[in-house]
Amino acid sequence: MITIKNLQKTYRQGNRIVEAVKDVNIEVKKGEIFGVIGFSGAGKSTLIRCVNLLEKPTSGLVQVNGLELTSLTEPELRAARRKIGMIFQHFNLLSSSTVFENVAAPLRLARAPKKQIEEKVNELLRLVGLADKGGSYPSQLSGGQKQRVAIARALANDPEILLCDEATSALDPQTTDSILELLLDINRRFDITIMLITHEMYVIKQICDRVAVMEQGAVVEQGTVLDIFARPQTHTTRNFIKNIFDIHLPENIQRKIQTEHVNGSILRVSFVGEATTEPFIAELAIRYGLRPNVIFGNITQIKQTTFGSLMIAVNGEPNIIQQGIAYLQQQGLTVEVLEHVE
Ligand SMILES: Nc1ncnc2c1ncn2[C@@H]1O[C@H](COP(=O)(O)OP(=O)(O)OP(=O)(O)O)[C@@H](O)[C@H]1O
Repeated sequence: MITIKNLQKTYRQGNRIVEAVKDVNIEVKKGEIFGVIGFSGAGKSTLIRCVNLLEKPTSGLVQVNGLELTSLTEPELRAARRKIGMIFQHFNLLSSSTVFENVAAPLRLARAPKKQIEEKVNELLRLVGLADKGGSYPSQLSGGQKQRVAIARALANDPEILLCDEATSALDPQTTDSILELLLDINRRFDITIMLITHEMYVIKQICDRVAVMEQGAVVEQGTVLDIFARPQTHTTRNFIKNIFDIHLPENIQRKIQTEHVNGSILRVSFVGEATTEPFIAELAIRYGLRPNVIFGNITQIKQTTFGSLMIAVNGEPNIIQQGIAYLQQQGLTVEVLEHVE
């Protein structure tokens, strides 16, 4: 659906060259919600703006639905862009136009007949829950309502792709949730592919299927959201996850373990959905005599799937602990040895 290949974007700032996007490769599949996360300056905005050529890549390829955007003429690009909607952090509405006119603008540009415009705009306003606001001006709306107008406008030409540039960053947590629900609903109802950028792992966890983590212009890690939570590979990813789901051993527990001279290992056992129906903690004790002790646990929803993580101290000989770990893995659990204590 969206193929980004060896994408580079460099800017010149005086006599300094800024490599905003460095050799990025991403494939977004039809109907999925793909998130790009990174700290400020990581290159996310530049990357997403290259997808509809609001920014022209320095080199590399951007293909949408098999069309190579970088090779299109201006009129061809305009036509291709109609199939790519976009929403922004600060909504970018026309303040002097009514809500109705804001949503109608792309249809007027596409020279749609008046009656069709009226029907389409009303249908879109109903979809985003603003059927009664057509005559209002943006200044009379809350931030969440403004973003709903922007979403309706982005859908006016029935796009196949929706690009979201920090769409919830200016909103409070409750409004963020309602906008994320709306995006998920649109994705499911119309099978629209969504690519979004954010600096919040919460947004990724709520609605994304897959994610790429960016740092200094490069993608340092990408995969399914569940995999990234279960097995984060980089320090940056761990830091993002930590904000909403603590995967580290809390310091007080760490001190306790060190002073109590546990003889064994601290394991982090992660599970997705109903990974196992076995009472695996009891089995560690009965089968292997490992005397497991649950020291910390955490459970969260990732999109519609439960994701959990338990930290368990097990006492025993290293080879028996290894057998216990193999047993847990056979149950479909992910096991990470956080610490060996002797
Ligand atoms: N038009 C431009 N001219 C020069 N440098 C730019 C331009 N746009 C972006 N940059 C630089 O490119 C780098 C990446 O910026 P970008 O805005 O893509 O990052 P970001 O991850 O979206 O960060 P933020 O969330 O703060 O917008 C930064 O170092 C930025 O200063």
